[in-house]
Amino acid sequence: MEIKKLKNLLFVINPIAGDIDKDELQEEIITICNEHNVAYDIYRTTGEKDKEVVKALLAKNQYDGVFTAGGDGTVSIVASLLIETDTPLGIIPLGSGNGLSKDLGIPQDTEEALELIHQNIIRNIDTVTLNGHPSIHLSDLGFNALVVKGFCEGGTRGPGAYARVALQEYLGYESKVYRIETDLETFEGKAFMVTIANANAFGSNASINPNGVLNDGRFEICLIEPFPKAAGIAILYKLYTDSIDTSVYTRRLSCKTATIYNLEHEVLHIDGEPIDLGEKIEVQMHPKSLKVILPEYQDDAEL
Ligand SMILES: Nc1ncnc2c1ncn2[C@@H]1O[C@H](COP(=O)(O)OP(=O)(O)OP(=O)(O)O)[C@@H](O)[C@H]1O
Repeated sequence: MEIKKLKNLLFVINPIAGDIDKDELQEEIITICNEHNVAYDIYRTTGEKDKEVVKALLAKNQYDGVFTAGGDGTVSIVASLLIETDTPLGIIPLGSGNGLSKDLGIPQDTEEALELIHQNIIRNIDTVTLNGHPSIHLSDLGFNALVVKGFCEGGTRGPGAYARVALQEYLGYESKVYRIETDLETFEGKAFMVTIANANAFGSNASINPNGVLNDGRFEICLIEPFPKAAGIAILYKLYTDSIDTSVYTRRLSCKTATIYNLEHEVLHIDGEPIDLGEKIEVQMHPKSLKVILPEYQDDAEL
């Protein structure tokens, strides 16, 4: 744990995230920074080349921290630029899903999250890479990845749109074959979905890896194995009640490295962004490689 007054901050605001107007938020950020003598820059994302713009701002300025105000997509862009640097990531959760912020115990209430600007602690969390591409939260292959892809390609946002795509895909979905070699064991067989989990729960609150710890130097590969369609409701219930590990259709491989052979070229997403990494996916743990800004009460909580 580190306590350091943050004196110069960058705020990356996604104006459309969560369909919430951000003008008032921007005013509040300015007021708080002025009250606490914090210098600041504000970048409002455009949806085009945001990563390049933030990267250039980071190269030009010596920030003590970067806060995102948006959803998981905005967090993922900024976090990927801060891995293995001394600059911590802060999150003001304002997306339609705010998965990482919930797993980190960051307040979901905006006013409380804004207090992190002047009252905070800094801790390190693990990240993983898939063929060199960083994943901070959850990545997966299979059913959920197909839904994420359909959701990203559709024009509408929000949990309703996600549920519609999931329902459309569910009845016709066939499990795919994977071979997974970890530093400890090997799995080969069919799976409905394969989640590479550094964290616990998706932004929707579905907890795929309830016992995952964000700073234990390990990640989990969480498999949902083929199940009769009628068992779907029970699995969904377990996902939303932190009890998926009790399902007979789940398997968990805890590891530090893994090679996943995506033998049927199933769709993949990394932290919500669909990506094609080919048949062989090398997953590597990077212990404590990202600094995060947390509420003071999270100083020794299990993350
Ligand atoms: N000004 C903008 N106009 C249109 N799209 C934008 C703009 N800024 C960012 N985006 C897009 O917003 C998406 C990221 O949104 P983000 O994840 O932060 O919020 P969300 O979708 O509401 O929440 P979540 O991902 O948690 O569901 C990216 O696809 C990005 O390209």
